[in-house]
Amino acid sequence: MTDETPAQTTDRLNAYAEAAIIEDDAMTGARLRGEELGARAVSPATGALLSLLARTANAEHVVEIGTGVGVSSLWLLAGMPSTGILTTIDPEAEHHRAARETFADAEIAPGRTRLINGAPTDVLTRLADESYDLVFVDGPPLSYPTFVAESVRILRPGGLLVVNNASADGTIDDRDAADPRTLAAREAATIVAEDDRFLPAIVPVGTGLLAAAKAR
Ligand SMILES: C[S@@+](CC[C@H](N)C(=O)[O-])C[C@H]1O[C@@H](n2cnc3c(N)ncnc32)[C@H](O)[C@@H]1O
Repeated sequence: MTDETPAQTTDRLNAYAEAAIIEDDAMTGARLRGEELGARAVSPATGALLSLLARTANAEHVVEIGTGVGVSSLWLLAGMPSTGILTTIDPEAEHHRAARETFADAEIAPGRTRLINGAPTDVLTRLADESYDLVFVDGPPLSYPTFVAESVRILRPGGLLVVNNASADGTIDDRDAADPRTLAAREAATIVAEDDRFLPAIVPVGTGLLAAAKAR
């Protein structure tokens, strides 16, 4: 171990952070459904961090963009107060059917989730300004600039923006990468970085989590 390079140490500790999280049967079952449907779920360590952030922010009103089959939803709900409501948006009806199964397996009370099946770009414009405590973005990176701009609008002062896969699968810092997904991920990060109301940080968990707190 003493011969490790810093990069090897980082990889080893990242693997430890993921392996240290034990998921319950409902999460494990949801992960399998996600793999079958091609909806990649957040990594276990990312999920645990989502719970921590939701609890720290005492997030009662949460929006999730990209439900998938509901793995990240379960992690968010675990950190929210029992009175909290998760509004989760996905354009794929099949994913929402699977997410309902996930929530039933986890015995989530029906009133705690509001599933909106539709294009997030349309749905988000109907959500009220400055009304949500936490917004979690986990859809296709190409749409991140729109999702982040809308999230900034609907977050209440003091609210928290969290963007999964902020590295666009690891290409964001590659100077030669200029494909549309990478450019979109950079644009989304710039929207947050250039907004004086936000205090951002990039957390190296999973494929990178961008977290930013809005000023009170
Ligand atoms: C990576 S998966 C979400 C995984 C989920 N957050 C989890 O951890 O369990 C991305 C989701 O975004 C949805 N999606 C696809 N196209 C979209 C679009 N244009 N806008 C928003 N979401 C989209 C997909 O249907 C898919 O369920």
